[in-house]
Amino acid sequence: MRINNLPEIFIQALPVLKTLTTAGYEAYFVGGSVRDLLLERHIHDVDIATSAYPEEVKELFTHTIDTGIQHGTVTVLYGDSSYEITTFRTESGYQDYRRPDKVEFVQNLAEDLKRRDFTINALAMDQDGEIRDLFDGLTDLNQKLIKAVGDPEQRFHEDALRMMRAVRFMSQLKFTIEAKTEAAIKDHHELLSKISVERIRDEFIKMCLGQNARQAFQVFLNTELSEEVPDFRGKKEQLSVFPSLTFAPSTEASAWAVIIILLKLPNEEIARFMRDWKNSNAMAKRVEEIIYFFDLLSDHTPTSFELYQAGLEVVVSACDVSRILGQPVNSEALVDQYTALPIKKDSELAINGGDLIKWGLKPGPALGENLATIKEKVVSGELANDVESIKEFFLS
Ligand SMILES: Nc1ccn([C@@H]2O[C@H](COP(=O)(O)OP(=O)(O)OP(=O)(O)O)[C@@H](O)[C@H]2O)c(=O)n1
Ligand SMILES: [Mg+2]
Repeated sequence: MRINNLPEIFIQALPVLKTLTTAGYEAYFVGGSVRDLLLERHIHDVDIATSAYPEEVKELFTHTIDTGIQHGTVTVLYGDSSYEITTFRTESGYQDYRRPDKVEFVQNLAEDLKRRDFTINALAMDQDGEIRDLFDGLTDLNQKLIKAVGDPEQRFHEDALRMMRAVRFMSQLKFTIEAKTEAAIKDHHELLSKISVERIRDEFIKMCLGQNARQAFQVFLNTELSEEVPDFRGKKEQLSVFPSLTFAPSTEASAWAVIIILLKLPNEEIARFMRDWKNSNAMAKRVEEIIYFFDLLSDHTPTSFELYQAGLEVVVSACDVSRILGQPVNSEALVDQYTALPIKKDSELAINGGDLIKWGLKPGPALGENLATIKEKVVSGELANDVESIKEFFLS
C-alpha cells in the first residue's frame, strides 16, 4: 500500500529521512504517526527508525540532542521541528517488566517492528509513502482491533505498561481489544504493579478522556488492571458506575473529581489520593475546589459571592461533574450570573488596604475583616465599586 498525498508534517520530515537513506542507511517513519495517518487522526509528532547507529546519526546532522543514547535515540533538530531517530533495536533482557536499561541493536526493520506493542503500532512507512506492514496491522486497523504483535504475554512481560496502553488506545481510537490480547491482560494484570505510578497515571487519564472512555473503563475493571493502581483495590463496585455514566468527563480535573466522588472519598482524603497518584499540587487543589463547589451545588443555588470565590473554571468544571453524575444544574444561568459579577478578582476592587488606613483604620486584623465585608458587598451588588461609595459606606 502506498500513500500518495503525504500530510505536511511528513513532507517536512522527508529531508531527514532522505539524509539517512542517501548515506546508505535504512530509515522509516514508525509508530503512532503512521497509525494516525492511516486513521486520518491528528498527527502530533513523527518518529523515525533507522539502521544507522546513534553516533552515525549524529554525524549526519548539525543539530542533535542525545535524548537516550543508551536506548538508541537521538533527537535531530531540523527546520522548525525535532525528530526522535531511534536505531533498529530489540528490547532484550527484561528483568523487571519495565523498559530495559539497555537495548540490543538489530540490523533490520522486521526485528525492530516485532518487539513493538500492537500491530497497529508496528507499521512503518518509507520515503515514498510505501507502507511496510509485516504483522497485518492494516487488517487490524480496518477491523478496529488492538492486537499484540506476536505473543501478547511476551509483549506484556517486556513492558507491563502496554496493558494500560491497550485500554488507552481502545478509548482514544474507539477500537476493541482482540480476545487473546485481552485474556493476556487479565492473566497478567499484576505485572502492572511494577510500573511507576506516573506512567500509569498518564495512560489512565488518556483512557478517561478518550471518546470510548466508558467502554475502556469497563475493560480496565474486567481485566483487574484496576486492582493494581493506587487506591482502587477492592473498589470495583464503586468504580463500575463509571461505564454507565451518561457522559464521560472532558478534562483531567473533572475526571479525577468524578472518580473521587464515585469512590465516596471523604474530603480530608482527597489530597492524599491525589498524591498517591503523583498528581501535582496544582491539580490536587483544583480537584478539591471542584468537589467543594459540586457539593455546594448539590446543596443550594450559589450566591454571587460563592461564584466569585470559586472562579469561572471551577464553576464550569463543577457543573460538568454534576451533569456527568446525573445531577443537572443550569450551568448557563450560573455562567451568566458569573459574567455579570461587578468584579472578577480582588485586584479589581476600587480600593485597597491602604485606602482604609488613609481613612483612619489602624493596621491589624480589622483591616482584613473590613476589606472582606466591602468585597462581599461589592460582589453581591449591594455596594458600587467606586472609591466614593465605598468610602461613604466605610465611614458610616
Ligand atoms: N510501551 C511501549 C511504548 C511504545 N512502543 C512503540 O513505540 C511507538 C511510539 O511510542 P509512543 O509515542 O509512546 O506511542 P504512540 O503509539 O506513538 O502513541 P501516541 O499517539 O500517544 O504518541 C509505538 O507506536 C510503539 O510502536 C511500544 O512498543 N511499547
Ligand atoms: Mg508517539
